[in-house]
Amino acid sequence: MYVGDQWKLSWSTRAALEAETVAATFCSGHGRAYLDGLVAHGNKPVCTCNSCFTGPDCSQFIPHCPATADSGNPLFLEPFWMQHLASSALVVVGWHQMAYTYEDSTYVSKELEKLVRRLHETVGNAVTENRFIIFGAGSTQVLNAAVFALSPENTSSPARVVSSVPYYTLNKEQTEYFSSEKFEFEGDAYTWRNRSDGSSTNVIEFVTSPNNPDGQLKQAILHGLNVKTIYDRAYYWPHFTPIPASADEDVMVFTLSKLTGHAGTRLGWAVIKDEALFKRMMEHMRLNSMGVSKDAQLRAFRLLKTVLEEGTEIFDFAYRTMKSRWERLVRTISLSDRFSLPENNPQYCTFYSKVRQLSPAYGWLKCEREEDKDCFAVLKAANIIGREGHRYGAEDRHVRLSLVKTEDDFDILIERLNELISKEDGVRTFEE
Ligand SMILES: Cc1ncc(COP(=O)(O)O)c(C=O)c1O
Repeated sequence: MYVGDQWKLSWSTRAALEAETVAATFCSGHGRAYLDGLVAHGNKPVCTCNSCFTGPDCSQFIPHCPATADSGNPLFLEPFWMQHLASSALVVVGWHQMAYTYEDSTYVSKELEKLVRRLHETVGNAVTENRFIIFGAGSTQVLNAAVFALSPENTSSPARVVSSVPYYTLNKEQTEYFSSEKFEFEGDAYTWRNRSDGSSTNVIEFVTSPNNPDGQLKQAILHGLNVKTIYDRAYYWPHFTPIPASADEDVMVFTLSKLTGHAGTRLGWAVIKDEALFKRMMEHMRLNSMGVSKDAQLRAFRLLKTVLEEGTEIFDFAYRTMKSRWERLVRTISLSDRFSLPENNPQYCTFYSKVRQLSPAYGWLKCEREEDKDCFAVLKAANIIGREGHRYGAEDRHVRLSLVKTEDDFDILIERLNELISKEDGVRTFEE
């Protein structure tokens, strides 16, 4: 309301006060308070602590606690948003966007769509001109919509869904769960390439590039008239990889989760060339969930606006963080004869105009000793929890270690790895 010629806050005061109280809550740098905590606990902010920390203000370290390097929770970006409180804050009125659809009867916010296009243009990681954009509840829903939409209709022979090993776990899990007359999971794309009936069957290949779990810029294995390819570009941001060129594939899938770190917002999108495919994916969204949360789209809009307003800041922060973590992991593993990491060949990055290495989201660790067939167990005995290789279609000689969690999680991981490696015979040493 106006007081004189000045606008004074009225109804938003309580909401703003609550948001600021929560953000100012001191959790010793090892936790944070959330707004839902404030509401649930009688208006008192409550710290949610990082793993290995406890106490009302998260100041107590829990000795001998395990290093949990399993999940891909991208909390490495939390400090960036803690430094950008004002530009990322959002106050929403109770009657905000109550309808299912937007004014144009679609489930897609045109304003968010414009921002997504601008973002890709700024980063130079994907061509969006004359392309269609669709949103989903995380890229998880978008990937599933793409499989449904690319599968042939009215056929007795389902499309075979493949991906080259090591592949992203959910490609298999999700395809098997939703498996139907339309599609079924077939496993490793390399194996399919050598099949004699390969050229006459409809095939859908997932290409995750950069790949989860090994960070490599993967290429499609299968080509041909009956082959459809879904490029999962979740990690195709300067945080994790050089950007050699603007990707221009028929179906490219992205997510807010690995870009801004807001995995909990559940917002992903696909950039699609073909209008008929776009319409089929839209129909899938209608039948699957009646569209995408408008609250999630609004939140994504505010966050992406901040990203664009701040120039290259988020990319610089994320690249610096991931590069430093990768280098610390490489230094630690280089002291050992028992473990190894994949090669990391430098490439030219058009975003930074320089040659650079991958700064991957995960360490794809290999146990090199003949007897260490179960690498997960080797690490677990040393109080390190990773993810077993078989979950990526690979041997259990491999374990995926997540590098995208909090700085505390990463520090504890390095500490536990150092403890383990220091027990090896004749190990070299260095000071971390
Ligand atoms: C390669 C890849 N694609 C998709 C996803 C799912 O992301 P979202 O949070 O967008 O559903 C992940 C999450 O870890 C991922 O690693």
